[in-house]
Amino acid sequence: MNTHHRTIAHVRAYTVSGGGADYHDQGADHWIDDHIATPMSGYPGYADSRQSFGLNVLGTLMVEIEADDGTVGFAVSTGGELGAWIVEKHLVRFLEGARVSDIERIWDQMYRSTLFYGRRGIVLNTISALDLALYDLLGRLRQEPVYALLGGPVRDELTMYATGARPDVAKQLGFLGGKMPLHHGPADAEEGMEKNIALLAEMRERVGADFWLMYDCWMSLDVDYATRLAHRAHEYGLRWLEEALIPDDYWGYQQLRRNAPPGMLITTGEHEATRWGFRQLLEMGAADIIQPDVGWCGGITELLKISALADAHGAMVVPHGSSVYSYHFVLTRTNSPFSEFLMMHPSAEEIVPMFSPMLLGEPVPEDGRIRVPDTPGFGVEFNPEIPRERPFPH
Ligand SMILES: C[C@H](O)[C@H](O)CC(=O)C(=O)O
Ligand SMILES: [Mg+2]
Repeated sequence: MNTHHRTIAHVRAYTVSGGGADYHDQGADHWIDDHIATPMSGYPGYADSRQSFGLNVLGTLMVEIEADDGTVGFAVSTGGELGAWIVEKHLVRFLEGARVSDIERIWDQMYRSTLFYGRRGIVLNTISALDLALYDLLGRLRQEPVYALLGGPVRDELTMYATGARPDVAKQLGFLGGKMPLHHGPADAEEGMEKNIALLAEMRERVGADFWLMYDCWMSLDVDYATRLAHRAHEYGLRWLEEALIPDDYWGYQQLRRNAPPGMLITTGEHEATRWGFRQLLEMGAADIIQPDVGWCGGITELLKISALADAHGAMVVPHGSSVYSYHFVLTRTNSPFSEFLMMHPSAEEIVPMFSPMLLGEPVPEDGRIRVPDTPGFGVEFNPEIPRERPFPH
């Protein structure tokens, strides 16, 4: 039978805990939870660890979509039990019985039917996971990698920058640049500002003049602090200042971009969703690079629209993390010239696949570059040794 006529027989949603798509659910000594500046840093008791205010409460959502010939596509995102509930109690009705290739209609029905409680956050994470699983399934049915379904590659390999505590190690590993978490925000006053600058100065000293250095502020600053940080950091060649403000403050981002020193890029968007959220950022001229997470912004179906909008506004799209789900997309877009690799090694000194140990077959950078294999779908398998639960079977 032509794959065009294959229908969806079953949808199943599972929870998986410990790392994986909820990459903040890591042990105590991991760099990713080491006194990082956040929007909660001003509250005593919540400044030292993001887990202290519940960043890891959701856990991983894994969805499987099975076609009527038994072929199974799957994907993971952040969403855990709440996401599984949304899939099995609500969204499954738009998938089971539908044609696998009716991806646009399925997306639109999932989005419109959840508007009364959705629009972004966990509902969009869940829609994203289902959309990614559909692309994975379609690729497996057609025996093509997802990048081929998206129009084919515009480059042979991906050039990667690394996010982690050790940009100096990232340089030795061949990455294009290193993005560090910011450790101090307004709550740590001028002393914190000096520490932020001192760390940047130390890393500049270690990596030399040409290597890109960036700061990820994870929504922790205000316009005044971010502007002062940008100007102080300019002296040390900071390439971009990321997610300085809370995602709802479009006006603040617009102001910050105007305030930024020449040549320093303002980036944001990992906590933004849908074409409408990104339209707001783009029309307001609020960012040089937008950073949608394909597992959170609405999946590949929505990222295609977000990317086209960004292209028309002259903005680059450098998706946030998400491993293979981003790689297949980035490979096909001229306005996504490089990609992020999140260093999941506890001290960011070695390369560990981003969704390890949950996914098998994840490509990793070699000398700072990734060749995306042409295995069907997203080219990864769920590790059968990782326990998972199906909390709401329908
Ligand atoms: C390092 C950041 O605080 C965050 O954990 C990851 C992120 O925002 C990014 O990779 O970008
Ligand atoms: Mg970030």
